[in-house]
Amino acid sequence: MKQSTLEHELAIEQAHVDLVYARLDEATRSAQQVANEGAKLYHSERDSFVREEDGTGLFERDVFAYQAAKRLAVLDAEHEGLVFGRLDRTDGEIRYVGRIGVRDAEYEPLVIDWRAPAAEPFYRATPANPMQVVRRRVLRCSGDRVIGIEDDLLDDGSAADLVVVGEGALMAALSRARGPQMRDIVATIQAEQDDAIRAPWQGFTLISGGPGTGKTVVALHRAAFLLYTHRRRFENGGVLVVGPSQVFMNYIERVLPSLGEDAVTLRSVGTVASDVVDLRGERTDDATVATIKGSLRMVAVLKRLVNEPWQDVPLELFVSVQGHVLRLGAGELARIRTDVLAHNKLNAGREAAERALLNALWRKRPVELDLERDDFDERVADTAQFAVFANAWWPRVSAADALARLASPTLAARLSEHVLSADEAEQLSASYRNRRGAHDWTIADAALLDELVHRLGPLPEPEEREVSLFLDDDASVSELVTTMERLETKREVDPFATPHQTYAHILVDEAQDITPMQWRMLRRRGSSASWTVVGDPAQSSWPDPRETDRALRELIGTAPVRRFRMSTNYRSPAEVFDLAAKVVVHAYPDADLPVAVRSTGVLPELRTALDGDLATDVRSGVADLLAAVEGTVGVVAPPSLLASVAQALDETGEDRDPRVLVVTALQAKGLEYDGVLVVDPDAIVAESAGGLRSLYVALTRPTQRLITLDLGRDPAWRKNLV
Ligand SMILES: Nc1ncnc2c1ncn2[C@@H]1O[C@H](COP(=O)(O)OP(=O)(O)OP(=O)(O)O)[C@@H](O)[C@H]1O
Repeated sequence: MKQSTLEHELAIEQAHVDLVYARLDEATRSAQQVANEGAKLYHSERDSFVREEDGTGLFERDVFAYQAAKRLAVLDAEHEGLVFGRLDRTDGEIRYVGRIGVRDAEYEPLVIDWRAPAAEPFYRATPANPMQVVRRRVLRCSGDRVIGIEDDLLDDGSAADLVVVGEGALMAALSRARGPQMRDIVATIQAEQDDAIRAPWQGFTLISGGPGTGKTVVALHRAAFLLYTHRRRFENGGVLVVGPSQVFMNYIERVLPSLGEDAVTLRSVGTVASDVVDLRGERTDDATVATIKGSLRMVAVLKRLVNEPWQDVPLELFVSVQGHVLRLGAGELARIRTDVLAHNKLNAGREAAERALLNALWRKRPVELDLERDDFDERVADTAQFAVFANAWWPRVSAADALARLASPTLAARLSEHVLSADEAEQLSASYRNRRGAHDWTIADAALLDELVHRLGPLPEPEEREVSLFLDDDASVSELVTTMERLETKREVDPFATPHQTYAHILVDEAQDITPMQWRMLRRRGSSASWTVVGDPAQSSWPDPRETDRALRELIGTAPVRRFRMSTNYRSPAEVFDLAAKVVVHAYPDADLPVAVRSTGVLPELRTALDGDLATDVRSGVADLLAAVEGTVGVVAPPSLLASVAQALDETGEDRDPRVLVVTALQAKGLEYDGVLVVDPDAIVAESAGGLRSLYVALTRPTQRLITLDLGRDPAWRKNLV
């Protein structure tokens, strides 16, 4: 390829890109003018029909371009090129494809939005089915500068004098070094991915496929597609994207803004419930406890916890009315409690509980008591005995306070009877005793807290929570607020209102790791949502992938389901993936193994730290990877070695290279690094509930190079390689 030909082609494309940016500038200016002069146009000359027409005309002509200009502001902040594709068609028409659509002043398209039907051939045309496309050209832009061109010729017969430049956009994109954040793939979406992206919005869209097949990136492009095609539905109703961890959310957070979309809520699964509970950390439980907390068996335990009377609950109620003492005993109180809870959530049931107590006391009044029902209620409710009793017997309870009660080993054992084993109950309880503060919840706790909010009902607004029995803090002035007054001033509570934020579409990534309890939490946020669910059971960290599969099937119920399978691994070179695949088929013979699209000719290196000097071997492994790749290096270690591996890299006296990250296999979920060092694979297997499947996750993270580092002479995982 002569340099001058490339330069010539770049100049042609630059001229078009310049035209697009000039049009957007112009639209922004005239839109500002409309805003500035709007008052004059529409108000001062209200009676002038002609002026009003002028104003409307000006606005309508530019509104399309103005909207595009507004979205360009988001793209500018992301430094992404607006135009990235060109189609030359058999009929001579040229179409440019971009992140957003732009029309000129005559409504002629200068760029078509990649999500519009007219852009479909850009992704779907193949030499076998060229869809009237002769040449597909991918433009690499940096902001408004065209810096590269990659062409595919789809229809040789009609190519005539079209120039073809570059080696193919996909391979060029895949060989580029990875940065700390995921990039969009809008210029190189492949046909099978495009099918899933453009699938109808209704029901459940299930996207499966092995590691590196683009499931995450496809799902994110689908969110952008849904917002484009049904903007009113999804922008108003909200789109929620759920991923496994905060690190993962940070990794993917740029993709949607780079597609011009910023109206999507991104949440890690540990913070989905932050709309109803105060969640500040993202601690993980050890594998056994996480398994207990994620299991559906916890529903029964939490149900019992909600019905369990609060500590020191009074066993009897005595009230005196006109010198008569009325009493309700433990049995009667328990019956009332069960009855009220059958129709009310605890936190919303206080009023009903007090009424039920009054009813029961009324039935017990002596015949000689000379009071009408209303007077009776008022007198009883006004007694300090009744008010103090009601507060102690039916307190409003926060989900956090309720869950923290499981720290008591005896209570945990009693509430788990016939549901968890004695050992499981003790491990569960210990996890709450070992918390480091009131807000120290784990990712698995978030779903349990959410379940409790659902069962207890939300607490009243904070100012109500602080209503004290006494108006004055000074105990010597015991001015009572009567129960009746309290009930009268109580805010109307809609018993059916849901405290959860709900969404019109929920997109769940790494769905194979969503525990049954977490599915329940997600479902509360999408009672009438459509769903995109993305996952790979072979990468599950859950001991029994079938249990979470069952939970998903229950969620789907009878809703329509569409399935898409991604078959090509775009991340790892064939040499790396072959090794990882051998490991996983031992643990999971049904694993869906994709075909790696690239090969580097470099085999993974299997090293052994023979003298037990972990630190030196970790440092040299990382140094070798840093020298071999341009982008990031991930060190994947078992949880028990994480701190010592990080220390080994930090104690060299020099600052750690910012390209290097140290993570567990769980934290590496969904992420990728150019070079990966997997430390002590056997321990990764032993310390995760997913076993070999977790090692498979670690081994499938590299985009270029893989080194493994065993600590013993006879590593068990390598037996799977023969
Ligand atoms: N059509 C494409 N063009 C360019 N890059 C692509 C394409 N499809 C996928 N990729 C790249 O392949 C890599 C893997 O994609 P992604 O993380 O979405 O895969 P995944 O299936 O979610 O993987 P995992 O199951 O391991 O989480 C990413 O770097 C992504 O940008």
